[in-house]
Amino acid sequence: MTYALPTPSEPLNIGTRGSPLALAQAHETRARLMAAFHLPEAAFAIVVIKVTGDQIQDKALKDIGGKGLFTREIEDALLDGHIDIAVHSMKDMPTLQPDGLCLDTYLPREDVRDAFVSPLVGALADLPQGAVVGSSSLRRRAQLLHRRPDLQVVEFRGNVQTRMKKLGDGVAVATFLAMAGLNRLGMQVSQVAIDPEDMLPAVAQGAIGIERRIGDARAEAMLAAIHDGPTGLRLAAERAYLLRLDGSCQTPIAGLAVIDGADLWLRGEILRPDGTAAIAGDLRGPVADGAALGQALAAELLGQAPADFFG
Ligand SMILES: NCc1[nH]cc(CCC(=O)O)c1CC(=O)O
Repeated sequence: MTYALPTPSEPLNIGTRGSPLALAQAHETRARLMAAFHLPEAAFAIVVIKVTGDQIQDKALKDIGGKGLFTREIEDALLDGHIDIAVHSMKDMPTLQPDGLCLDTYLPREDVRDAFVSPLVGALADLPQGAVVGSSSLRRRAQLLHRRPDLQVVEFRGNVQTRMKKLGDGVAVATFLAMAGLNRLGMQVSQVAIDPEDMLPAVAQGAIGIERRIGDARAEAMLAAIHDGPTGLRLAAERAYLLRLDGSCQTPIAGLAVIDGADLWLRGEILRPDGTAAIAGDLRGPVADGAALGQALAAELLGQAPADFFG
């Protein structure tokens, strides 16, 4: 298929949310495309799209509709041609895309770990008995309560600055963020990375994915040039695992695949929302069989879960 590279008068329109992290991810995507095709910045336009999820800051995500709230408006803009590609945090993406769209390009993955952030306490293990910590993530909440039932977890939303202010105001002694977000923003907030053995990250944490219209030859060819193969193999396993678990915002699910020589090593954990039970497991298989590995691990964990497990 033939296509013409973008020019200042026919730019490639890059759609993104307006948060500082989303903008950093869109800028990284543009920089990689500029380098791969020796194009000037003016051959790209970064188009900020307002999404419902960003405009509602005072409610828990699970109460206002979950993951789709951050993607629906962006996918509509792709479908109607307002933008040509959309840059996403893969952690926030539903496992299936609408008809006509394709999400198969990944940038090299950042640090996958969660960060423990506290102005007062040095590390997760040092939290005093009964400490109040802030998190709006069902997964982190369930994982924390499973290992430390004494902790009190309070709702914490908003950007990094908002959360740091809440910590300064004494609303909680610690909070949790993705290392990837802090690294991409170049932020230092006394973060300490948590070993995945202690807190297994969310599926796709630290990965940026780029979505496009099926049949757009220009976008397809350009994205192929910046795709990171190893990240794609890892995400294939993690997303197949999530899909088989029917993961939604309501379900505490963790999962992480790493490449180990010729193998993919996939770990998973599912939890009761209140942390009173957790089921964990892991599987190894050839790197190219990620999707089968993901489905198999999900089936294994589901097979151990009682009917009422997800509450
Ligand atoms: N759910 C919000 C979200 N989506 C992606 C990231 C961080 C970056 C990433 O994991 O790629 C975050 C914030 C956080 O968990 O601290």
